[in-house]
Amino acid sequence: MKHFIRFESKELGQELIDLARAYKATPRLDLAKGQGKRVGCIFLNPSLRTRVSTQIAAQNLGMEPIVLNMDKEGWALEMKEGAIMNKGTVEHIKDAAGVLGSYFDILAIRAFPSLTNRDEDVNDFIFGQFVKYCGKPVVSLESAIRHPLQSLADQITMKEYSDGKKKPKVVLTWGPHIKAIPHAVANSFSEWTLGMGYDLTITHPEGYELDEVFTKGATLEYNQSKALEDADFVYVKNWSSFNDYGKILSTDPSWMLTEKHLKKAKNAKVMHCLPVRRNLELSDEILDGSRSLVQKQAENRIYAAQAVLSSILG
Ligand SMILES: NCCC[C@H](NC(=O)CCC(=O)O)C(=O)O
Ligand SMILES: NC(=O)OP(=O)(O)O
Repeated sequence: MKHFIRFESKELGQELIDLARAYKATPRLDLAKGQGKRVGCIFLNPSLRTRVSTQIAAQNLGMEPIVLNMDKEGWALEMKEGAIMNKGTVEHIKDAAGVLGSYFDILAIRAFPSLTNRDEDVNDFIFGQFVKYCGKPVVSLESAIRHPLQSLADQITMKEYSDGKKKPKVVLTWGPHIKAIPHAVANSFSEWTLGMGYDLTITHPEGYELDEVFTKGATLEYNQSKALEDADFVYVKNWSSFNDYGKILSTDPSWMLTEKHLKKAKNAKVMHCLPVRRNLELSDEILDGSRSLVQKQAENRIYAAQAVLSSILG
């Protein structure tokens, strides 16, 4: 595996899930593998889980992780080709990414979308500039349109809680939020869940249709209570409108998942990538109850990252 940016195939997905589960059973199984290797974790946006779990994953492989909070500690980056840099930006991505590439064996990067320029976001422009100019294997720590490490951790979690059921029903439901939120987690969850062969139903208010690139093959059901019937896994996530790009079209509180919503899904487990805004996106009663898998998902972020770094090391 060269880069880890998107879902590639069911075979590779399964390999990564199996390897992650082996590392979960024996975290230091491959402690010698990364000796003498460095991974640079470059953040253009905030993070708790991704920042810490990726460092632990690297250390479990004997690698040295170095974190750079580029948004706070680095020079302001210019992304555009041919820019005359006479305003706020100090360093061009070409120069910064080239330097970082020379310092590290693997680069891991987080770059959220602007949610104002749909073309740039859809083409993952900022993330792509890093890949183009760093010359090293790149791991996505969440780009404008995908969050594959989260999705891999989610797949591991669903596998652990599938109870040997051949085809669990998986539902991705939109939840309310006060801010315009990226599509990356929802896109990737859909891409990976469909790619790994699950049945996926997506439910959201009208106007919140995701980019079809990620959802082809899913069932779209605008009626949330219908969508939730007999669900085995319910993934809760807010995202802003894709068609009316970056807009908040609804904050309807009736979409926030409570026990009442799951009356016809008595075995449903509930997932969220975190951070979660309690009692806005998802209720305390669900998050603190026995259905919640959110802490398990977060724990599995370590082993997802470890499997990915290990596969890139070869
Ligand atoms: N990395 C996981 C989620 C990151 C991001 N959440 C946020 O921006 C939350 C911000 C807030 O709640 O103010 C998202 O949903 O894509
Ligand atoms: N789920 C997730 O990526 O969390 P952080 O944004 O805290 O890294």
